[in-house]
Parts: sequence; C-alpha cells; structure tokens
Amino acid sequence: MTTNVPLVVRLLASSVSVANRAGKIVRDVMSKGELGIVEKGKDDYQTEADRSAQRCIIASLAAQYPKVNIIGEEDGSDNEGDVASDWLISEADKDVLSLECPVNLRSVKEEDIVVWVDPLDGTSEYTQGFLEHVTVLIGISVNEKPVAGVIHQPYYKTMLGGEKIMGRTIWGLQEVGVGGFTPAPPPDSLIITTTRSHSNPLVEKALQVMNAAQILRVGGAGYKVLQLLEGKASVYVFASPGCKKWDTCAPEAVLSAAGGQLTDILGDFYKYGGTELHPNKTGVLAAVSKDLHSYALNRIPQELKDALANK
Ligand SMILES: Nc1ncnc2c1ncn2[C@@H]1O[C@H](COP(=O)(O)O)[C@@H](O)[C@H]1OP(=O)(O)O
Ligand SMILES: [Mg+2]
Ligand SMILES: [Mg+2]
Ligand SMILES: [Mg+2]
Repeated sequence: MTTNVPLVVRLLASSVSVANRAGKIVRDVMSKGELGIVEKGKDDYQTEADRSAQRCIIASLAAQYPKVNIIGEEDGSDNEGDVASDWLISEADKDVLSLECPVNLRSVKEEDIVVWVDPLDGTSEYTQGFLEHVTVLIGISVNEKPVAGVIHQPYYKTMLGGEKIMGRTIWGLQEVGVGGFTPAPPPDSLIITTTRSHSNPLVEKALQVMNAAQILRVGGAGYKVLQLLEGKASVYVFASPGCKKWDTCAPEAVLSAAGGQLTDILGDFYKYGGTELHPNKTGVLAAVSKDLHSYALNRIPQELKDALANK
C-alpha cells in the first residue's frame, strides 16, 4: 500500500508522474505556437510553457505534500488562481513506488525536505527549436543534499511497435541508482559538454585548459547531465554564474546516484536548504566518475577559480 512506502520514495514516484504531465504541457504550448515569451533579464527568458509546467508541478506536489518546501524557478506562476483539474496529478509511478528506500532516508519527514523545480530547463533552446535539449527537472533534497531527482525529456522519441512515443523520464535515488533508461559507459577520449547560449571569456578559458578531444555545446543543465549518463560526454564544465539551485538539484541527484559527481568549479558541493541563495555563483563542474571529476578539477588553474570566487 502506498501509505507504507517511505515519504522520499512516494515523493519521487509522484514527481515522475508529475514531470510526465508537465512535459506534455511543454509540447502542447509549442504545438499551439503561442509561446508568450517574457524577457526576465539578459539572455534570460520565460515562456507560457515554463509558467504552466511550473503551476502543474507545484500544485500537484503541494496538494499531496503540504509541508514540503517547494521552490520553483518561475516567480509568481503558482499563485495565479485555480489550476485546471487535468493539471492536478495524483498518480505515482508504480516502478518507483516499489523501490527499497535507503535506510538513512526512511524516517525523513515533510518538514525536512526542500524540492527544487525547474519546469523547463533550456528555455533559450526551446524558443530556438533545439527541442531535444529541453528537460523538466524536479530535485528532492534532505538536509541540504540532493538525494533523489527526476529529469524528464519531453521531446525524446521512442518507437514502440511502429508507434512513436514522445518523452522519457529518468530518475535517480541515492544508494539505489538510476532508472528510466540504461546508462552507457563514458567515451574513450575526453569529451566535454558545455553551454551553447551563456558563454563568456571565463567559460572559454576553462574549456581551453581541459585539453579535450571534443567540445559539445548544448543547452540546459539537465540535458548536459543526460549526455554524461549516456556516454556522449565525460565532463560538464561551466565556469560562470548563471545556473541556479533548481538547475542543478535534480541533475546532481541523478548523477550521484549513478556514481558521478557535480560540484562548483572549486570542487565544493552546493547546498540545497530552503534558505540558500538561488544562484550557483561559482559555476558547475560535473563528471561521470569521481576520478574524472578530480582530473578536471586539477586542470582548472587557481587564478580562474579565484576569478569566479571573487565575482
Ligand atoms: N545567464 C543565465 N541566465 C539565466 N539562466 C541561466 C543563465 N546561465 C544558465 N542558466 C540556466 O542554466 C541552464 C543551463 O545553462 P546553459 O544551457 O547555458 O548551460 C540554462 O538552461 C538556464 O536554465 P533555464 O533554461 O531553466 O532558465
Ligand atoms: Mg529560466
Ligand atoms: Mg534551468
Ligand atoms: Mg527553467
């Protein structure tokens, strides 16, 4: 019975179902063609899909987990009156519900949890038609650490018996692992994944020192971490502020459940408590394994780390 399932596992199972619904909203807004783009700041946009997906996610989770602190990227989207009933999701993914909860998470209470929601990661790419880069991110943190997360890719296509299925949902849970797809081994040579829409001289300097065989420039923190898990890249480097806690919470949870590591450019973990400032000021450094992460960390010169730390 659902009520016997520990809270973290139930919340992860609900997040998988809610992310699927949010992904459909993201596709529906695009097919209607009325994106309703708002410029929030420099290179920083919001669309009707960001707003609607966030309302669906927050209303659905808040109705079931009223004491959980849920923080979403899009300010104000969740208090715009009633949410359409077909956006209120109460289902929970059955496969996830049957997972064994790690011992240290069994007695977690709603008050101990902060959920970080990025309803649409890769908004620039969404508006420019790079739809594969778009993800929906729901990260679950306990005692400031990301312990579980969901990365949903609304435009991933699978063929099933001649029929096209849109979207896939990858989840991760500390000590249990990842599900929703099969991770692939890292590439033989050093392939780096980085931003395509938020570069600057510091970002480029950090890429030069890596001595990589190839650099992939793609959108979104969620998509870059998926590239690591799929063996398309081995390290994710972004030596710049710009990402926020909702960009990295779910990706960090999924990556670390698969044995990888995500920190800032100085090698320090971000904290995901409810009172933390939102910006990830000191950038992102992530890798498929702890060894590759330390390799990349050691290649970054101290003056570059200082430049970011003192920004
Ligand atoms: N300068 C910035 N301003 C706003 N958001 C940023 C900025 N840099 C990064 N981000 C967020 O981090 C994600 C990953 O960055 P990038 O694609 O450049 O590697 C972006 O998709 C965006 O999330 P979002 O699309 O949810 O607003
Ligand atoms: Mg944004
Ligand atoms: Mg984002
Ligand atoms: Mg976003």
